[in-house]
Amino acid sequence: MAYDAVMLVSFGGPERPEDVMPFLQNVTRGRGVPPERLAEVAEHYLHFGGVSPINQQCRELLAAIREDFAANGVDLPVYWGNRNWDPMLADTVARMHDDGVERALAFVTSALGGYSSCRQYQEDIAAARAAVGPDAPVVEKLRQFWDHPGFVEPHSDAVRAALAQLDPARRDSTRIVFTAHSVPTSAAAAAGPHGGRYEAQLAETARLVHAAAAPDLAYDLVWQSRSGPPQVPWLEPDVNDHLVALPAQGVTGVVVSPIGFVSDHLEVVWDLDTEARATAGQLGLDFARAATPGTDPRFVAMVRELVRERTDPAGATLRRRLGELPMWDTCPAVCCVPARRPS
Ligand SMILES: CC1=C(CCC(=O)O)c2cc3nc(cc4[nH]c(cc5[nH]c(cc1n2)c(C)c5CCC(=O)O)c(CCC(=O)O)c4C)C(CCC(=O)O)=C3C
Ligand SMILES: [Fe+2]
Repeated sequence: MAYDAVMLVSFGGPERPEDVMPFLQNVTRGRGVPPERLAEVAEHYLHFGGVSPINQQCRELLAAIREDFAANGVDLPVYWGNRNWDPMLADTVARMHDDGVERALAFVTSALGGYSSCRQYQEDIAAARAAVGPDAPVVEKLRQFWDHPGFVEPHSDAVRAALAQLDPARRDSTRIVFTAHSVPTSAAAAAGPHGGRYEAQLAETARLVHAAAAPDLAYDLVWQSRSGPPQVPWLEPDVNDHLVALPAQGVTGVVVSPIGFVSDHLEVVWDLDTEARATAGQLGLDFARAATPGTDPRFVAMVRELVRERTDPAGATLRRRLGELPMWDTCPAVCCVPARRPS
């Protein structure tokens, strides 16, 4: 199949205080998130001057992808569009149409399956195409990459580097705590063609990163950044509740590794570097937060590899992956949508 462009697709975030509320309204429209939660999250953004780090991280990733493509003979323009804030997907798809793009591949800044990580991106791409009209470019999402070495290796190195910040004399009582964004249990159950895929993929990433970084230590996979109304069940335990339980198990320190994310965006710098670090401090636990891939050259090269899988005639044989879970290029027409949307 011939493609004439690549599109970086991300979540988006505000970059000035007056954009915080309109951004949060975009994110939560029709999602039943209580106003108290929105006000609380607005404070997190305002704590950083109303600037989410995520757009700058996307600009840096975009520049790195373009450089990598140029250095490796991939002659495709790279566009950037967000689900929730400027540059919005619909504007980007309109620009691609004006530039004569007919068929593009989308790299989404989430490694995983599930509604919020995969399906919602596809729905928003479809809505952007519908807004542009019948001759909008076709946009196909690249595959999920939870077990790709270009994702796993930067996370593993980061866990090793974080461990090296802690006292080596207390290594044996250090716990590796992997985190990912919590989602409603209904969304987790519906993730992937046969369900449960969000948690299963994260369990696989955790296993692979742990085996490469610190196989001698114990590890856990827990959740962060819970949203939604309190009566709707979400994946638990929350990372802070989990930390509280660790001293009784003889744990003296933690390396927290956000394997559910690709960059150090607000939910990493607030929920982990601010909140979880404070929780650990109160408990007397040593704390180090492992970095995310960001613009690690291996992660950037992975984007090119995923594109080549789709553009090279021998594409399917080029797939690099470390895990064993089933994997596919194109999601079934409908998966990941909970039977009843959380409200
Ligand atoms: C699985 C998942 C990922 C990982 C996949 C991916 O990366 O896409 C993710 C990423 C992110 N989530 C982000 C921000 C927010 N998420 C919210 C709310 C929600 N997230 C959810 C899930 C996820 N979210 C869900 C089920 C909700 C409830 C509302 C709904 O059902 O949709 C809200 C509303 C306020 C609140 O937190 O309650 C905000 C502001 C940012 C940007 C941070 C920045 O600005 O740097 C990023 C990267
Ligand atoms: Fe979120």
